[in-house]
Amino acid sequence: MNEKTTEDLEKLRDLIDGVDQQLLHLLRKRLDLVAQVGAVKHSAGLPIYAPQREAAMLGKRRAEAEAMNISPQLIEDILRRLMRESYLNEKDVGFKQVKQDVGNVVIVGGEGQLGRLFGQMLTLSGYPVKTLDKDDWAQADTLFAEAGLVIVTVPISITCDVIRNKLTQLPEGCILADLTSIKTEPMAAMLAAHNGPVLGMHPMFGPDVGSLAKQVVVVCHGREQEKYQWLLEQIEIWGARLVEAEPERHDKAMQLVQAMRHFSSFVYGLNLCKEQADIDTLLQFSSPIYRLELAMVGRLFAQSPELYADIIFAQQDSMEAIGDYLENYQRALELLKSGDRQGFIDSFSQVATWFGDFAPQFQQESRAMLQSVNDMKSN
Ligand SMILES: C=C(O[C@@H]1C=C(C(=O)O)C=C[C@H]1O)C(=O)O
Repeated sequence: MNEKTTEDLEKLRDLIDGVDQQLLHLLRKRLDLVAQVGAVKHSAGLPIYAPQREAAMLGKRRAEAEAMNISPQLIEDILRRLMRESYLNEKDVGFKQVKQDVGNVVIVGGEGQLGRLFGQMLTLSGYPVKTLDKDDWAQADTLFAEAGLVIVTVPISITCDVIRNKLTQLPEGCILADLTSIKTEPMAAMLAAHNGPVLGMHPMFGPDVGSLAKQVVVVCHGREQEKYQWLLEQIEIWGARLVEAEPERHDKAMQLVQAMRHFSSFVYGLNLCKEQADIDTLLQFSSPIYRLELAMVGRLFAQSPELYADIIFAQQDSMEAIGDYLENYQRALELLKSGDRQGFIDSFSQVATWFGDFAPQFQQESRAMLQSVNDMKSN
């Protein structure tokens, strides 16, 4: 580089640094304003997450961006990232308490990760939370005597036994709820163990979410909905979306969404391990999509093997879904083995037709994800 180029670059880079610093000041200003909105909403009992306001705001900023010859997607990406920050900061002010005087909330399995997350959210909303973990059963009677809500969140393999053996003497009006990722059996066990209000839930997220905004909680109604309606409203205030389902329909979906999905990730990891693949080399040669896939598989193995064993072994019928998958895999492999290229193309087209409008929609969605995977690279 000659001196002139170096000088020109330096000047421009100084100017860019100045603009970035102005951006920081603007960000500080925005965060402070959002904190004020948070405080106003908190005192009015409104959830921080306001989807209509977001949609309207994004629409306006996109149009303004276009008029300024800025990519609308750029401003949308930036604003969405900022809004995520807004939800995270909401924890600083806490949440409105929907119902006063409910008595103690006892979280059975409160030392587990999901138990801790719910304990934290309920505490931030002003409820007196007590945890009961495996070494605390001696105090169970005292804790339960004062309880207005008992939430069971113990490993799936022992959930029904805990309900059947330990939760039969709850006060009459106490709500019995669970967070198990299967619903049919725990619901039946809760309804049999307790005569009062019963509610089944399945939070469709892991304990590392940071905020519940936009996360889904599946709700299975058990008994006396009017008595636990406040809890559902409370969860909505945390920003989550409730999806009602019959336990059987939920469990059927979980065979595909959870058991089969996690099982095939497990086999993917198992295969890499058996093949003694060198992850550094794979990453060097990886396209963003491969990196994303590897990350999704790899993150499985950063978590508890017991948890995944529980999820995969929870339902007998999952075996069938996984068996069907294997069959389809084998049939597809046959196409390859017999060099049936046309057969492959035909089944590909069949699947594409079946996906319909979802295919281009998913392509669009994943483009943004893949681009951010690429952005995260530092070399
Ligand atoms: C700040 C607000 O709350 C949330 C955060 C928003 C943001 O960061 O711009 C927008 C809408 C809400 O989801 C608001 O309602 O204006």
